[in-house]
Amino acid sequence: METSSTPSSSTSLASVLPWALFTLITIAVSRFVVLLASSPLNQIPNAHWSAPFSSLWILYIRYNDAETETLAELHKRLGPVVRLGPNDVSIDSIDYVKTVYTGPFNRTKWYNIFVNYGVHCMFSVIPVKEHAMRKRMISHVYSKSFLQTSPAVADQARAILLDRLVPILTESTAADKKSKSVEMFSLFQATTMDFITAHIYGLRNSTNFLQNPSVRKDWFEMYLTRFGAFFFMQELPELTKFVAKLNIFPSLRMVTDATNELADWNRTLYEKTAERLDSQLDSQDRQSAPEDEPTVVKSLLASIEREKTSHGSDSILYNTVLQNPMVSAQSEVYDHIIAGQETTSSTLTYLTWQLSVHQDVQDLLRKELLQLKAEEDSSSPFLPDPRTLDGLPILHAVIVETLRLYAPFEGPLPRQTPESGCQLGPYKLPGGVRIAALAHTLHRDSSVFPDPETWDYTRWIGADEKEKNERNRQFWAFGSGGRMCIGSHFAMQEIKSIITAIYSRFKTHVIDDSTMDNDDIEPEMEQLYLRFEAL
Ligand code: HEM
Repeated sequence: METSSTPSSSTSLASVLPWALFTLITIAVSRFVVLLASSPLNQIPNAHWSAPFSSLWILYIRYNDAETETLAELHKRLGPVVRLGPNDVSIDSIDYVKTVYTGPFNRTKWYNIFVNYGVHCMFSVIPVKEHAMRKRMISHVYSKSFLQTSPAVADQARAILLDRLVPILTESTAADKKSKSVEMFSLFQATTMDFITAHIYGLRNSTNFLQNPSVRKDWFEMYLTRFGAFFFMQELPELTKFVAKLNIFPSLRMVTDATNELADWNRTLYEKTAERLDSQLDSQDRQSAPEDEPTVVKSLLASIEREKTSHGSDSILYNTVLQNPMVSAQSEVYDHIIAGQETTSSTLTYLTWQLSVHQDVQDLLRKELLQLKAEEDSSSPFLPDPRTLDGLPILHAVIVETLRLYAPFEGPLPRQTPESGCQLGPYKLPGGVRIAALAHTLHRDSSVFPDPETWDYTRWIGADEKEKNERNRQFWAFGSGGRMCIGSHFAMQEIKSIITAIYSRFKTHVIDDSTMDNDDIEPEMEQLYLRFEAL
């Protein structure tokens, strides 16, 4: 029997092979071309000539941290829907925002950077029902009515503002420190960290970053270490995981180390709180000062226990939260700390900057605050009730205008079209398309916000009702729909208290704002030096 090829059969194989290869390539290319030509996204204007068949261009833009300004320019030129890649679309229209963010459009794995200790929290979890249940478990302690009436929240604010922040600012005005300026981003980062950790863990077990600048500096350095890796973790997660496993890049090792250290830091705060709650239960000693109440942890653990008792293994949270209550709670509250402090401190920095640049607005705001002080016949240090502060129009307007122009989450917030697809105006999109809107462009729509690059608080109080409603509808600093920010009321109340504590006692003047007009709203860029003058 002949087992080897004869010269004639190998010749024929050699002559057939190139043809087979050619046919295969032709089939693959024509299939690619047919797919390209038949994609429903073809109707949408392309951001770049390569967008229909490659994501390389948009990845390059994202890598260079240039997505926000690039999208702003593209939407101006190409309209409210723009194709960024084969399966990637950007929108800039409040009606389309409504369709996407209040409809059945899930978050994507892009949010996995918010997974802590290897388990999901509300921010990162994808399924809609599971998310809604997690949110219900804690939304009460972040509601406006709860925050405005909670004795714990009120006492924590008094302790942080009157015992820590105001003395630091007063000291900076001392005669021998006349020329001394205060770096505001770092100060606000400390203030907001103290606020959010006090709400979560109670004052006794929370941070005291305001009075410990070196501790906060170390924390912040660790936090910033992670920033450089976000692009890779969000846009190329599988590759990043693989490369991290190889353990050959020192910068990735640093990111992993910083992530672990920050996670340990939070675990320590959590464990101290849990221990205290246990010992209170054991000793039947439920009495503690209101400010030491660990409101969020206590409420979350109680909700988990209730869900366990009422639904047990039938609960949709059984395999996740109920099986791992402690680590789930740690992951959840850690996320609130991260989501809550940088956003709020950035807003406060931009707001005090604008108030220092616009001394006339600062004077008007102060007048509004001092009017309240004059009406109060209290001998205790001035810090009005949050409900009273909530009714002050100028205070509210300056904050909202700052959130409009300097939205901390100004970039795209990605979602995925549902399996059944969706209709956006003239465009029919299939399922599985990445789609996102961004506050930056919505907040610069000149038909709603005339002269949009100008910080002008009067657009929130001077306008007629119709204009005001339109502006409120377009305001997207906290997002919208089921995934809207859970901490929006906390942030607003906190910012109002901090601004009141400052501007009812001091005038502020710019000493150095050279990095502030940088378009990039990122913590490492924001450095603002102000001088405080006591009233
Ligand atoms: C000025 C301050 C703040 C701004 C501008 C802000 C902005 C936002 C935005 C835009 C989202 C929606 C993200 C998306 O749709 O993908 C969000 C979600 C969230 N924020 Fe905030 N935030 C602020 C303060 C806070 C605070 C103080 C907390 C503390 C609890 C917090 C916790 C969260 C959480 C847990 C989510 C996820 C909500 C969910 O998935 O349902 N934020 N925030």
